[in-house]
Amino acid sequence: MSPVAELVRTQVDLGGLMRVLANNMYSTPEVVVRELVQNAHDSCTRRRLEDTSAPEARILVVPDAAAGTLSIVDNGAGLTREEIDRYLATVGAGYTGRLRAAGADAGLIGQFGIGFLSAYVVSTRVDLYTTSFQTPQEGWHFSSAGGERYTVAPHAAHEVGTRVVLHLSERFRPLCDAPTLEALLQRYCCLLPMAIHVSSPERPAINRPPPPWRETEAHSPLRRRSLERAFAARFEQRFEPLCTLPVSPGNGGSASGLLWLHDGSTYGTSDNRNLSVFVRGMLVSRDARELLPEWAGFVGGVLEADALTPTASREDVQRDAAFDVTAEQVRECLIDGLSRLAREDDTTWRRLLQRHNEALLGAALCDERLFTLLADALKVPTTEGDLTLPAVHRRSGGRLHASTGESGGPEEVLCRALGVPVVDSGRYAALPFTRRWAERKGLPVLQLGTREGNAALFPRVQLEPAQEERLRALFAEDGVELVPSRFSPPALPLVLVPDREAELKARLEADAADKRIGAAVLSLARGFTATIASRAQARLYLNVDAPTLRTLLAAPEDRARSAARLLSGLCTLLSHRDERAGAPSVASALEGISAALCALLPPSA
Ligand SMILES: Nc1ncnc2c1ncn2[C@@H]1O[C@H](COP(=O)(O)OP(=O)(O)OP(=O)(O)O)[C@@H](O)[C@H]1O
Repeated sequence: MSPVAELVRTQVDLGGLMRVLANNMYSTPEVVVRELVQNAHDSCTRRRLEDTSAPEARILVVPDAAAGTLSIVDNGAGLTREEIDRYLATVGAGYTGRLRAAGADAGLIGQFGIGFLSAYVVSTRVDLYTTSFQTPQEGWHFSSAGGERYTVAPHAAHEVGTRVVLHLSERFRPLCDAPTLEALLQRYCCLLPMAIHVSSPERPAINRPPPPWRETEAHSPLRRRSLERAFAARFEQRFEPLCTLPVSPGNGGSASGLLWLHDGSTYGTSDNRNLSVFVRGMLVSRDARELLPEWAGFVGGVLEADALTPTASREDVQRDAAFDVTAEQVRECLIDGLSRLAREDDTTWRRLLQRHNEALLGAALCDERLFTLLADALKVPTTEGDLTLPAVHRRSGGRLHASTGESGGPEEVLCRALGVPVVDSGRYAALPFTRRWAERKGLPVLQLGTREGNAALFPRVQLEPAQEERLRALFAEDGVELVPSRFSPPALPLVLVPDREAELKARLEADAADKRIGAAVLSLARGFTATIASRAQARLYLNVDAPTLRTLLAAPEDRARSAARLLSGLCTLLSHRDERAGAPSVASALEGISAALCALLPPSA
């Protein structure tokens, strides 16, 4: 018979647990202000639910620099003697959580029963004076240093509600500096619907006016925009807001809020997304950037999203299904907002394109609607400067040209000579954006430097065999394939274009490459270059439309030979790039040119 397992109750080291919860739960002890204001808020909400004679809710935060205390006073439900033990002094339990579990919502915020512990992080002692609406003739004084033990003593009954007094430890004295405190409350509690006053109820509430999306007053569009801008400026630390775009419930999501576009230039890969998320009026995260699309590096915002679930520390939200729905909603609102901007506010739209052109190239590739919106408006970098694709198309004779990424090849020089813009493929998103645009228009994109690209740029023409033979006799050179062709401008008789793949093969086969590249990579690369069998190092495209070439073909043998040498030499000089393996050397080109000139000029008398 196997021995019976013993069932043992797990022990809790309360002191250790309290220390971990109090000291390691939050990334900054400043959140204590949020936690205690939230308790005051929930207590007022509870009273509104349970006490038919509840007065208007009031929350007052009083810093006392001389005494080194911070008090949070509410006229909420208060606590009975028994509730102090059951809820306030029991870690992990709270009346608020119970109310929410019983179905009461009404904007209650607390749920975990641990927030009060944050008070011990910043205080040497915490005093709480309370009178419950259930026992208005009783008053209780709870007191604890550190939270592990506490005392409760009767106290003179006062107005129903609670006053929490934090005796701040030396390090946290700045919390009782009124401006510091107001700034903290502004940050954490500015969306809380109940008015919060600092120092005196006579002073204006710190959380007024309400956020623009909760404005009930009808404003002119201009006034509304200026209210939204002012609100955005309070949250955006780094950039001026260029314009604002509202987030409204829809597309399955229930969040409300405001997005804004930064008025500072971005590169394609800059990620300056920032999004503050409020749940039930309390700031939960100042950087929930994942709720914004990845391409929105130039967007900031504030979101009020009660469907999101805060983590226990309330410094972030859970990545759950509601999170995905909210992200989708935000994306839709952003795209709708951008479309509206394009339609209704030309000046701002142009400014947006100017500021974030590169980032928008990437954005357009991520969303079809954005692509449609931006296709003709964004600029791509080309050899003729930054141009929109319709402008590139107009100047390119019905097709688009793109570089290989490394600039300066002879094909590119040819395009420059023709004034044809070549899209710089090496720049962020330029090539995929151009391809997508061309695909939509059913246009080809010729990528210079590839075999297909060059075949289209220099179409091969069939010549009489005799003519072809003549050209060969004049221009043939080892490793250079001759291609009779027809291209513009006619003033250009020939172009020497290296074969990039053959170049790669030569480079990999060079001894120097072996030393730089790892063995495994080299053998993989060799596997590929083995397929580039005995390809010519370069192609010499001969322009049969060029008058020079026609004259050359008709010239007497010896003169034609000299002229051809001269032309080949010049052509080599024009196309020469030092790193190119197998290309005729500059020295031999120069030699050829001088020999040809000598032969062409009449001998001196
Ligand atoms: N100002 C207050 N007035 C009345 N009751 C309070 C007050 N502060 C705290 N309590 C009681 O103490 C309980 C525990 O508070 P605590 O802040 O630890 O957690 P919570 O607010 O319930 O949940 P959470 O940890 O999610 O904030 C509350 O649920 C409430 O019953």
